[in-house]
Amino acid sequence: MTIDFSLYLVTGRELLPPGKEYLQSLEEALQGGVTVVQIREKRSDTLEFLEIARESKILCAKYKVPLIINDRIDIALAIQADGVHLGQTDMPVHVAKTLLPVGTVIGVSCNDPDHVKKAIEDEVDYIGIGAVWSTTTKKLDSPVVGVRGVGSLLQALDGTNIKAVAIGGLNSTNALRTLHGSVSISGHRLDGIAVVSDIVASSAPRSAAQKLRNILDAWIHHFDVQSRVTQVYDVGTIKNGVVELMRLIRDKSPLIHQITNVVVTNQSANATLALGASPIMATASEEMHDLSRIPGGLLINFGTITNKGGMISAGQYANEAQKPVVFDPVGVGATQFRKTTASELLNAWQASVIKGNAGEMASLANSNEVQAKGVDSVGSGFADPASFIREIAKKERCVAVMTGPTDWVSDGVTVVKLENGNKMLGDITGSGCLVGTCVATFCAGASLMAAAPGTSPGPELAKLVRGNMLIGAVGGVLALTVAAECAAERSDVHGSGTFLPALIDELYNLKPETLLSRAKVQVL
Ligand SMILES: Cc1ncc(COP(=O)(O)OP(=O)(O)O)c(N)n1
Ligand SMILES: Cc1nc(C(=O)O)sc1CCOP(=O)(O)O
Repeated sequence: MTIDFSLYLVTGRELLPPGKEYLQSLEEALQGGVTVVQIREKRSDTLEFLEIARESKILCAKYKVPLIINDRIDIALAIQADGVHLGQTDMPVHVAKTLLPVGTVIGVSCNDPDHVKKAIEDEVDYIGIGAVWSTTTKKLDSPVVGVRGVGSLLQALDGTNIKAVAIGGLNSTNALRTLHGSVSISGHRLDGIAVVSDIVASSAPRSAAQKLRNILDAWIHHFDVQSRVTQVYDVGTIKNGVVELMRLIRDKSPLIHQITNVVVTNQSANATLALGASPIMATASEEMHDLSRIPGGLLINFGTITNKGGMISAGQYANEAQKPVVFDPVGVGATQFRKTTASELLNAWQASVIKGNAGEMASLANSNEVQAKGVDSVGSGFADPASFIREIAKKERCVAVMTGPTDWVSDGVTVVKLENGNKMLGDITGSGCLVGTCVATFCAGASLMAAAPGTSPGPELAKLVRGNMLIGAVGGVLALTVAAECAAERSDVHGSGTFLPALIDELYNLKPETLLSRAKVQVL
């Protein structure tokens, strides 16, 4: 039997809102676009479970939706269910197969690679990967997998016909983030999402299901189209795109919300102003929602981590508003706290761009090839930086920027090599942070450009960010590095103390012609 796993409802009668009758709720959910139903009865005795399963089956049949039974082979047999879902401590799959009619769909719960390996050996039909987010519906025995943990489990399914759904804490706010962020490096995507409370606890289950349905339809269509089309860039397109963004930023002055570290706050705000944009250095959680409604971009630089809650909510609201989120994991390799926080943040929201030096990017990728000392990278860098940056961009599902004597930018397909800059950038504090600010400013420009009247809206429901983040990221790097070259050549610059204000001046006075003539860009 072929099942459409895209919107998988797992029931939970204990979560029904007051006054909502179970079968009424189930029917409304089916009308809202649920494609498969699992009956999960953790508190009922056998007779009650059997009765509920029978009634549910009749309703599901009316909507031609398959029915799966959680845990209980006997109930599945009794009502001739389409399938069973088994946990790691339930009846082993090979035993269940001897009891169930041939063709009965079998799904198992997985939250680590060994579970997936065993599911493949057992030739199951689908796996439920969870818990992806925290949930109050069930007491969890294992830590949450997190969106970024799903991809490697999906990749293990490459070459099989086994389907996969994500479960645990899924709702209409995080569904898109989950679908997008969980795609494996090999391009394996989820087949669907499994949901309990977002539908069952709703007093309007039809519209709760419909909301999820719309997100799924838009995203699956967008993903399938995207995976067939790969945008090819040339140097001219990139340089012209950057210059267009430069002009637009000066014209529209987007708001660049920066949660950044105490060392660089002032110079970051000045660099933003010099580019023609408008900085706001707000950190309180309470103001994140309001700020997300203003067109522009968000920079999260965790050089001094003081308000993790603010960083989490700012990124989540920005994803919702389809605004760029630029993440600068300053010194991420320096402490375990930073590593854990980076992982928490990257699971909480989808970064549009991640920017770091070689040591920081190595740490994010769990690579030992490059070491870090505090916030600085040490050694000669990666043997093959182009492949490294392409892979990390693919893995994190965003644009990746690696700064250093040569800067690298990739969207996971195209790799751009940039060779501007001056060694004096290494003599001032926070030059990397300034790159982050410039990247956020140019990405905000790209976002505004995509929202401009006359530009095609495209499948907007399927996107966590609007605009061309690759060109935005290249623009930010070029603006700062070309300005640094101009500043270093000035006769009034005598050392790092005079270099910094000169750098801000050169950003302020940077002309498109200067950028175009100086930019050393290669597309690999
Ligand atoms: C689709 C899906 N995935 C995972 C589970 C969890 O099942 P299990 O591990 O058996 O835990 P309980 O549901 O029995 O608490 C599921 N039910 N559905
Ligand atoms: C039934 C179940 N299984 C999980 C797992 O991790 O295997 S999480 C979960 C509960 C999911 O409920 P909600 O959508 O309300 O968060």
